Amino acid sequence: MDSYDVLVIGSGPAGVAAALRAADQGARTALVTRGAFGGMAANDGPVPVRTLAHAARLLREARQLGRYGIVTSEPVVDYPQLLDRVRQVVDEVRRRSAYRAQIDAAGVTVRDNAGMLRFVAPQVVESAGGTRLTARHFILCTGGVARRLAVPGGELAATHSDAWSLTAVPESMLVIGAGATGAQVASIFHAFGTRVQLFQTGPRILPTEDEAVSAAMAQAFRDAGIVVHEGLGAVESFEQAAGGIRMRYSRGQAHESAEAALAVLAVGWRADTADLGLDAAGVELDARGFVRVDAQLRTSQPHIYAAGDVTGRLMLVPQALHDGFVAATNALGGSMAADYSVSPVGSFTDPEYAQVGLTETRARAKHDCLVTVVPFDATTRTIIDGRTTGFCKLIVDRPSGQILGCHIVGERAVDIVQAAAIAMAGAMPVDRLAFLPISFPTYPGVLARAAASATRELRLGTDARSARMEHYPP
Ligand SMILES: Cc1cc2nc3c(=O)[nH]c(=O)nc-3n(C[C@H](O)[C@H](O)[C@H](O)COP(=O)(O)OP(=O)(O)OC[C@H]3O[C@@H](n4cnc5c(N)ncnc54)[C@H](O)[C@@H]3O)c2cc1C
Ligand SMILES: NC(=O)c1ccc[n+]([C@@H]2O[C@H](COP(=O)([O-])OP(=O)(O)OC[C@H]3O[C@@H](n4cnc5c(N)ncnc54)[C@H](O)[C@@H]3O)[C@@H](O)[C@H]2O)c1
Repeated sequence: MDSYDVLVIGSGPAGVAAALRAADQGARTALVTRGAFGGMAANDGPVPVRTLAHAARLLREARQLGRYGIVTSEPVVDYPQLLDRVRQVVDEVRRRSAYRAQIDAAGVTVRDNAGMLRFVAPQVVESAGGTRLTARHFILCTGGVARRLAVPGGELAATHSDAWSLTAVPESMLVIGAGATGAQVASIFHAFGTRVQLFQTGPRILPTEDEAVSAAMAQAFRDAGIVVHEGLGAVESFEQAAGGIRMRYSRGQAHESAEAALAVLAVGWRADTADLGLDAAGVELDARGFVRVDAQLRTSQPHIYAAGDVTGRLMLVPQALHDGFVAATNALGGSMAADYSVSPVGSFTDPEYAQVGLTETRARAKHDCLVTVVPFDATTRTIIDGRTTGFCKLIVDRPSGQILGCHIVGERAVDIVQAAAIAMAGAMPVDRLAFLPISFPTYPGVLARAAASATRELRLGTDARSARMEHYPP
């Protein structure tokens, strides 16, 4: 039986960061994963979905050509060819940028495509083929899987992963769940020409975003032709229909139905622990079924740590990388706490949306704050590019001038919000941000403009300078 200091299970971002950190500390480390190196992040989630989103972006850029005097015919999506490109990208990311070279150079033993690993004792795991491995410390980085709905016919509904086996763009689609995944699937396939209906329980799509972001995104989707159903009651069933699939659902007291070629579930993410043998390991789950960890990412078993989506905290790649680093540091005697205090979040829809920090509602509940909103039709670059839909909302603590939150809808929102996140992480007061000479004309100009407005209103810095910044922003 092979024996290691640290055995990392799962090779998504959490697993690769954990393995690299463990090996960097001199530990004899193995990284064992069920499928391909890179995990869901590289093979099924952000990388391939972002590639589809890039194709959607190219289409919307192409549709602007006539406006700029460039004459072409209407672009058409060749879906099989697009999937070829997705596969190329996934392959290249796996080879070049998913830390593979560093992992190998650090001397980590990598076993990919090893099948499901499961604990047979607290210090022993067994692969599907019967190979047993033992280690002093384990780090669980097994991620999650799409939640399904336990309703009659629920198995007829697809998930985002089924996009990779489609042979053509579906004529019509029901997307159930309007969080980050559902909004992205709806936006991408709408751009490809699918007639999309998007269904969300509760009053608004993107319920974890600022309310103004949810409202603006719902409006933009509707303006584009996506049918947005908010206030869905419960999905009752799915059944086969002549044109594909029929979903029956409730809304208030009413029972309604909708049909499309395909129904895609995007109703959340659950931990992938079912076959991991956590009982044999003595590892406890929390009430939601995720692995319970403390601030240092230690599970209920002192020699087993967990990192990334399997812990059910912030389910994003940068946080998974951070978790992996923290878990491996602590497994080998460190005492770092996982820190998500500044965590930008965003998604590659049309238009994009992004956030960092507190929403306006949460900020107002605790702070005396100033909120400035700059519309995208009031800055130079957005006008040049014909991308005037959206806004940048900046929330500032009045007494200290500290930035509490930033919420953006519009072109390049995800990129712009990174600048706000860096300012927040560096505790940069809003007037310092306003006085940074951000290049002209760029998309972050909208953030600079919001910062200048807030600075002027709070009478921070010199009036003359802040007024200049507001009137002549990038
Ligand atoms: C459609 C979609 C789009 C997304 N887009 C973004 C985005 O744009 N930006 C962003 O930051 N985040 C995005 N996310 C979230 C992001 O993908 C996850 O937060 C991230 O992948 C979590 O990394 P992880 O290492 O915890 O797990 P994963 O990436 O899920 O990797 C887990 C690995 O463990 C393996 N495994 C599981 N069980 C076992 C076992 N028993 N034995 C051996 N191996 C096992 C799995 O096969 C897999 O390789 C997206 C998610 C989805 C679903
Ligand atoms: N940054 C990105 O681009 C990106 C993209 C995809 C996923 N992710 C991350 O992955 C994780 C999972 O995202 P997700 O969107 O899959 O899940 P989620 O839990 O964030 O969203 C699921 C949505 O479905 C709704 N819902 C739940 N049950 C429903 C039902 N029966 N009918 C209709 N609506 C229902 C929920 O209210 C919620 O809005 C999140 O942490 C997310 O941040 C990020």
